[in-house]
Formats: sequence, C-alpha cells, structure tokens
Amino acid sequence: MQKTAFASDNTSGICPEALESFIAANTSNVASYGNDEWTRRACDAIRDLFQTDCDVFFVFNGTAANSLALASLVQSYHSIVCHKLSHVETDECGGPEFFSNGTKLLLAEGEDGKLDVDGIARLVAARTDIHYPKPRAVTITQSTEVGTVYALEEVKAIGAACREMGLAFHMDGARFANAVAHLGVSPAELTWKAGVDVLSFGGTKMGMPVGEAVVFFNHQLAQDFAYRCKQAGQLASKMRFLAAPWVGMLQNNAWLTRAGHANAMATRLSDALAALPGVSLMFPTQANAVFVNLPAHVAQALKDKGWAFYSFIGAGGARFVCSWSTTLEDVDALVADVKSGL
Ligand SMILES: Cc1ncc(COP(=O)(O)O)c(C=O)c1O
Ligand SMILES: C[C@H](O)[C@H](N)C(=O)O
Repeated sequence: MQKTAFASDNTSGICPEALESFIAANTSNVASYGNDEWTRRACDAIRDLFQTDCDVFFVFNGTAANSLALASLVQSYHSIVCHKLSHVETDECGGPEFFSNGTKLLLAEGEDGKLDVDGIARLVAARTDIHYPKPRAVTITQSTEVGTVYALEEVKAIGAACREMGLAFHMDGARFANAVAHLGVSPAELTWKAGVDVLSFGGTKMGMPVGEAVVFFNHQLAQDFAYRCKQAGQLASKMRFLAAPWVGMLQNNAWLTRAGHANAMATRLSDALAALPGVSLMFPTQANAVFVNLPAHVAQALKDKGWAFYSFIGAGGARFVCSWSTTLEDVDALVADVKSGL
C-alpha cells in the first residue's frame, strides 16, 4: 500500500501508453532539439486534438510552462489577473514575475477557486492611472487547484470579457485532461473556441514521466517563444523523449480515459469521506482532487500511519489527489484509516 498515493498526481508512475512510446522512441541516433520525427508526430497529434493549426512547444514542467507562457503575453510594466489560490501565485516561486521581468500578479477572490468576470472587471478597473501596472492578461487554472472545474460557459464568459478589455487569456491546464473528462466537451471548445490564447497543457500529472506542452492558439503570441524556452533552459536536446509520451497518450484517447479514471476514484473517495461523521467537503469534487475538513486528531493519525497529503492548499484543508494509477484498494484503505481515526 503506497501511502504517497494521494499526496499528488505527480507521485504516480508512468502510465503504460506513455512508457510504451517512450521506449519506442529509444532507437538509434535522431536529430536533437526537436528536429526529430517523434516531436513532429506529437505536435501534429496536439493539432489534431485541438482541431486547429496551433503552435506547440514542449518544456520540462508546469512552472516553466506557465511562467514562459505568461511572459510571452505581457511586458514588465503590465499586470496579470489570477486567483489568489492559483499555482502561479502560490507555488511557482515567483517564476511568472521573474520570466516576465517584473510583471505583477493581481490576486482576485472567487468562489470554489475560480475567477469570475465581475471579479476580473473590478480588478482591471480599480487602477487605471500611470502609477499602476496596466492589466494585460488573465490566467485561470482548469481544473483548479481545489479540484473544481470551470463550466464551458464560464470559460466563454471570461474569454469574451478578455477580448472586450483587451486582455490576453492563459489557461493553466496542468490538469486539463481532468477538466475535459469531467465536462465531456471537446478540447477545442474548452480552449480556443472559448477565447483562450495559450494553454499550458499538463503531461506530467496525466501519467507522463516529465513534460508539459505550451499550446498557442494565437500565432502572433508564439513568435520567438522558442528563444524564450532556450534562454530559460527549457529546450530539451533529446526532445524526442519529452514528445514521444504525448504520441502514446493521445492516440487511442488514453489521455482522457486515464483522466476519467482519476476523476472516478476521486468521486468514490469524496462520497465515502463526506459520509463520515465530523468530515466535510471544502469544495465540490469535480476533477481528481478531494478537499476535506478533517478533525485535527484524525489528520494527525493519518500522518502517523504514513499517509502523505498536503494541508496548505485551499484554505488549509486536507487534499487527497487521485491519478491514473489510483486503485479502489487505495481509496478503500484511506477511507478505512480515516474512519478508524474518528
Ligand atoms: C495547478 C498547477 N499548475 C501547475 C503545476 C506545475 O507545477 P510543476 O512545476 O511542479 O510541474 C502544478 C503542479 O502540480 C499545479 O498543481
Ligand atoms: C502543490 C504542488 O506544487 C503541486 N503543484 C501539486 O499539486 O502537488
């Protein structure tokens, strides 16, 4: 029983479809820095998935994907609207500010970890004088840091508001697959057709060994992005090994099937925990993360038994994250240990 199973989806191993492609890419010598067949295939697979001729770049992790994507949307004298619980604010060690040479993050409230149009508009209108960094972009996380999902209509409304206010629109899709699995809409509908300019498309949490895709739906914003990646140390010389798992995950729809499994395990866990006395859900469980308020002695007892989980995200609750590799036995073992601690 792996007691790290629920600490994060990034504690999972490599899912079979990703590993199979990774190994298949391990042939003899091929061109480096993305000039190989696997990288071409992966980029084409992403273009097919989104049904548009988007620009695709692979980087090592989500912090780089977000920081560099955001830096490509703004100048140093601009600001970026994000949720106060967003990863770009709480867990990227100032990456977005650093890589944009000083752009300011403007923190907005919002129910269930989500931005809304009114909150964005209030922040954008709050200061329009020369002494304050001009708002130039909005970033949302889909699915969010607290396991909720923006409805398609919510994304469209934010996209329309961004266009009206002259703001670029970024989506942190570290768990984009989980959002698509929950909503049952197409990737195209949930991104560029809703007004998203650039997506950080998470591969790591999906089941890949490493790697995220930065997907530009706005060609103009993608100009020179390759240089930004190189300067940031994000241009892999053996790019084929970042790219090949994408081929494996996107063919036969494994990316979505695996995300659907993670969501189903989270729902099972959420339902079981919510039924226990003294345990309450902090947010609706809509993707692959469950946030609960646990009695302090129960949380401590879990830690004493070796369970690893975060308690600093989402207003201090206990977070349990499911992944492609979460099993029914994992869920039932955690629930049993929570129950025995009550
Ligand atoms: C919402 C969100 N965005 C981005 C990331 C990327 O983080 P990392 O740099 O750890 O890959 C994470 C990490 O888990 C995350 O939860
Ligand atoms: C919180 C940590 O930074 C990581 N993004 C995770 O979700 O586990």
